Amino acid sequence: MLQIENITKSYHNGIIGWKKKHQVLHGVSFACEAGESLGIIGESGSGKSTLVRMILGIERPDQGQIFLHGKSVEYRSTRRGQISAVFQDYTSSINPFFTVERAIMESVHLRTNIDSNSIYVLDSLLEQVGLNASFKKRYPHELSGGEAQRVCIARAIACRPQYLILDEAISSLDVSIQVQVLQLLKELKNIYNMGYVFITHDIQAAAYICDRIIIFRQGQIEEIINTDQLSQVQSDYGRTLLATSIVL
Ligand SMILES: Nc1ncnc2c1ncn2[C@@H]1O[C@H](COP(=O)(O)OP(=O)(O)OP(=O)(O)O)[C@@H](O)[C@H]1O
Repeated sequence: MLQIENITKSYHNGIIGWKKKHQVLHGVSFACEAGESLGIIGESGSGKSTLVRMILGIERPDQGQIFLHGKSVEYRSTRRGQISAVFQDYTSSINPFFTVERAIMESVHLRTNIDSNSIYVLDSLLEQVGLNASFKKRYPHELSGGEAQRVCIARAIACRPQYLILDEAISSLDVSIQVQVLQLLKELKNIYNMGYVFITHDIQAAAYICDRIIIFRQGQIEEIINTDQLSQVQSDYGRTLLATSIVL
């Protein structure tokens, strides 16, 4: 289980002597069960990506703790190969000097229980994300946006993580490609039974892929709702999102 316990985070912005404290996260707590798909939906600047950075151990919270199976994610050994991420900006997510093969195999090597020499591992990963073996030798600039994001997904799942953090992972894609990638994520989840933390502005995408949805506002959880009860959402922001999506 991934447990987020009472996380607070502030940044100090401005020039030396005039630094102003900006509290971004205000005591955030929730849990994502193994194999669960949990959406976090909130307006821009509400602190979603900040929360992601804490889960990935890129930044430390000021207060609170994050645990994976009872061990703090502060330690690299807790996170290594267990928590992977896919970000919005697929163009900068892959090293431009790496071929697709090298980018994916780097992640495969994070887990020693996978036969890392096997070409089969790479080919089957590419196949699972809808790319054929000819993509192995390509560089990132030789990929379309949708193909690059598929490579990012292949790389993220290559180490067989227990949790996949998807931070606006479909937002930069063309709408038709968004649908394909969402379908792919759903299929992969069924194959590997990974837990997903799916960060988005898109309530329809969250409803498609998530079991529960957190409505996040100004660094706090407003509401946590089961997706099958989404029509009964109580928070103003949740109701606005829902109303907009129905109009669309
Ligand atoms: N390293 C940083 N230093 C200072 N302020 C920061 C830093 N990172 C984020 N912030 C501020 O924290 C707030 C939350 O940012 P964050 O990126 O977490 O929001 P978000 O909900 O992910 O937004 P979006 O949906 O637009 O990506 C913003 O006001 C942002 O300016």
